[in-house]
Amino acid sequence: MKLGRLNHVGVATPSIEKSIETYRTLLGADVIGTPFDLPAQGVKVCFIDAPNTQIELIEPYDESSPIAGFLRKDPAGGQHHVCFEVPDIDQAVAEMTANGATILGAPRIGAHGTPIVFVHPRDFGGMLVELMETPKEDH
Ligand SMILES: CC[C@@H](C(=O)O)C(=O)SCCNC(=O)CCNC(=O)[C@H](O)C(C)(C)COP(=O)(O)OP(=O)(O)OC[C@H]1O[C@@H](n2cnc3c(N)ncnc32)[C@H](O)[C@@H]1OP(=O)(O)O
Ligand SMILES: [Co+2]
Repeated sequence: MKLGRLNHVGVATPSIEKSIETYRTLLGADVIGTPFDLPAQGVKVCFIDAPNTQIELIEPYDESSPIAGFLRKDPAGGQHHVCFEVPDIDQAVAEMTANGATILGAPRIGAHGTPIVFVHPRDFGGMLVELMETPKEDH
């Protein structure tokens, strides 16, 4: 497996609108598009642009969302995951599983339209890692 770019840092928030305002006011950040729902992932999403990566603001879509569980422990939200690109998600899952990692579920389509999968935080010293297949146009 070959580790790719840091695609985004996921940040859990109880209010995407308030977080956008914070990133705009304090950092002069640009928002990419407008917030959108991804019910299959249990989240509402919006991306903040940075020169070398993106911040993925994620708000619970409903109470069964993994972000709802995260906010129950930390109501103000905070850094939730980091997302690295990989060239081939199935190969990454096979190799990481063979090397003892715990992959959380099967690959599904993420916010960038390519397959994603999550690796349990215990495999990375308490950091939840998302792997995302690099979009074909970026290869
Ligand atoms: C926008 C779509 C998509 C994209 O395209 O980018 C996304 O990013 S969606 C993002 C939201 N989706 C997910 O997070 C899916 C993967 N997450 C999970 O499967 C679960 O949240 C989890 C990581 C397995 C935890 O769920 P669960 O076991 O039910 O929660 P607990 O509260 O019991 O936690 C167990 C254990 O793990 C620690 N934990 C939980 N969340 C995180 C986290 N984000 N970062 C680091 N550690 C985390 C938690 O503290 C517990 O630790 P211990 O107490 O030490 O056991
Ligand atoms: Co993500």
